[in-house]
Amino acid sequence: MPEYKLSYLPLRYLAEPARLIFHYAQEEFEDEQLGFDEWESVKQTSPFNTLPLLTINGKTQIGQSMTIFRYLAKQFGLDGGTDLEDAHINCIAEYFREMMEKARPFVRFWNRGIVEKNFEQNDEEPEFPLAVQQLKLYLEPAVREYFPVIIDLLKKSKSDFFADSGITWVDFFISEYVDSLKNVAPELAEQYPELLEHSKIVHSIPQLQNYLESRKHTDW
Ligand SMILES: N[C@@H](CCC(=O)N[C@@H](CS)C(=O)NCC(=O)O)C(=O)O
Repeated sequence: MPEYKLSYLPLRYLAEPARLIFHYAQEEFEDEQLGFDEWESVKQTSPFNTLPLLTINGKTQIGQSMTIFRYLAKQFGLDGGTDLEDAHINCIAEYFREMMEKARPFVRFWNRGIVEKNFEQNDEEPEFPLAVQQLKLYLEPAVREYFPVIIDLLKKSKSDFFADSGITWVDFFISEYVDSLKNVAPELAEQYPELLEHSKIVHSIPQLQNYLESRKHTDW
């Protein structure tokens, strides 16, 4: 059995789909969540100076989140039933990631208090007018442009998930983001009931329950 270590921050954002894949597949892994000082030093050793980072058997490193998800999905049978289905879910994932990048200045803004406080939970609400401004500038237009297309794709699937054959890593990827949207912009999230329902279905998978009940709440 390979030894896996997933290094990230005490957030869900770019690491949570990998954590969910591990828990779904019931595979052991080290869930390394780094504080600010450790993060700075680990960054220097990671191939792209970024996190998340997956280390396999203490030496091989995969340093891009989407590649980590795809790699793990392949190992644990969450990459679709056929090569064509794999291509289909990858298109959906790339499209969704495009949206995430457009919305990212808002995510950075939302998490900045946590980063300044060395990753301790930020109990203060972000200053309201600024938060609304960032939401209107980045998150909301991205969601409004991309979510309808994502919903159409979900509706065309023959299963409750994005692939006709059933659950794949892309369901973890998208449902986690939708869950975060519910935390930071509930009124916006409510306008996309199909994705809320999808997220609910993914988060009710039995293999995930122990983890979901015990994980610490973070907005992202
Ligand atoms: N394309 C990369 C982006 C990773 C990324 O930007 N990670 C952030 C943390 S969420 C980071 O490490 N930023 C470097 C920094 O802040 O110095 C991926 O998907 O893994």
